Amino acid sequence: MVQIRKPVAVKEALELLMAHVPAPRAETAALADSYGRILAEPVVASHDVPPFHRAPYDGFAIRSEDSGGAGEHRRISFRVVGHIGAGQMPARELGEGEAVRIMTGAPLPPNADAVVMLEQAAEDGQGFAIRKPFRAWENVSLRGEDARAGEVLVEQGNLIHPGVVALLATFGYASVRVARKPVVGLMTTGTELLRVHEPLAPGKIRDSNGPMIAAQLARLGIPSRSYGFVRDDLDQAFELVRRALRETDCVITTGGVSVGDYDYLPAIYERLGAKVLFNKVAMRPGSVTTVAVWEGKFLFGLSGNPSACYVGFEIFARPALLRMMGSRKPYLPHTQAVLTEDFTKPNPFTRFVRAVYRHDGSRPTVAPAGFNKSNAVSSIARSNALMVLPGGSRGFRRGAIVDVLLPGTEEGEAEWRIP
Ligand SMILES: Nc1nc2c(c(=O)[nH]1)N[C@H]1C(S)=C(S)[C@@H](COP(=O)(O)OP(=O)(O)OC[C@H]3O[C@@H](n4cnc5c(N)ncnc54)[C@H](O)[C@@H]3O)O[C@H]1N2
Ligand code: MOO
Ligand SMILES: [Mg+2]
Repeated sequence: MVQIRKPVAVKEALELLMAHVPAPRAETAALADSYGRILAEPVVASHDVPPFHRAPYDGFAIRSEDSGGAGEHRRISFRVVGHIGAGQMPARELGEGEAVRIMTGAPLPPNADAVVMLEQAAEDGQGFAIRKPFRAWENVSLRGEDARAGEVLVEQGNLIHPGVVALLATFGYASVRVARKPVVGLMTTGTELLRVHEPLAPGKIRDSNGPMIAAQLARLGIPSRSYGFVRDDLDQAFELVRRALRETDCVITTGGVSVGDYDYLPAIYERLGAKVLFNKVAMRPGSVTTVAVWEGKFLFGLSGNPSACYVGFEIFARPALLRMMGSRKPYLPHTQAVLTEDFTKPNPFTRFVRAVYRHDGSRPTVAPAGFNKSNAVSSIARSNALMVLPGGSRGFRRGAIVDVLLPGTEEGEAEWRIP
């Protein structure tokens, strides 16, 4: 008799999983290699930004007090006594009625407090005249207006995206402490599997899960170490899993986790003495997703069915791996959208439907991405989102507001959509 597994709710399974995540480890990365990594230290302003009062326009630096009373019919003239380009320092303070020609980014003379844009100055041989008064600090980029020395600008645990790279460079971080990336061992199981270059043969299919998971890992910036695939043979599969566990920080397998005669992963966990956190989740697809822990390392037993495998990775492996790197935001980006089709078949389990999310008109919408069974591979390719339908006895009607998860943000639009 097959053992009946008790399903745990997705949230409960996630809590159990996240409670077992090992502490992150840090290493140093050169700034040029830091893009896409997770910060293991906060970015702290080592000086004010800008570090000095500077001109935000090409023009003339003046003392605002000298401009009082200027008007269309009462022009005030200034003598130009110097010239400062970006990177140069002002030679001296300004006297009454004096100005220096100044370029964008150049430091203001010590007692200057306003900048007249070139377009606002009526130039003559000696200098220029203005037609309006300037307030103190008008057209000045103030020291520290962007960031103050000592300020924590980005907390550790955040992703280093191009904006963070700019900030690191601003403060002279030639290198930065980042989370060490876990080494993830990847193997697929199944006697039916063929390599990608092999011709189709009776009863066989090509391994799509291996390359797919490697790509899902790559989307998180995590390289994978492929152990290829093994036939459904307990001893062989056990040896390979054990070797992978010794050589990596975490092992992902696909297939062989259900209750079939050739589903050997449960026996492998037992032989290893691994602690199984859960082996049935109240979700569809991916209900067979199993997570075990061996000597502090995770074993993700993802389903062999491609859609279930994909969803199991995104819902469980993704947040665990990101948290292993100290990420503050390990869960999938979440939003809500209007369902544009009826989805009437009720299901007791939470469904993660591969879906197309759009934000065309006034409201974001979502619709299933076609053939949506757990063995589907085509709908994964068509989807850019996972639509979440809570379990229960009811179906969902067109017009309902549903939760949407967005696994990838790198995908662009097919055309420029702005008039
Ligand atoms: N009696 C029961 N049968 C099944 C149950 C159950 O609860 N009771 N669960 C079903 C569900 S749900 C799923 S999902 C699958 C999970 O199966 P396994 O994880 O054990 O995976 P396999 O049996 O090895 O393969 C399932 C399916 O996926 C194909 N596959 C496997 N590996 C790959 C790969 N690398 N690339 C592409 N496709 C792959 C494989 O050929 C099978 O068709 O079990 C149900 N059964
Ligand atoms: O694990 Mo299965 O995918 O629920 O269909
Ligand atoms: Mg099976």
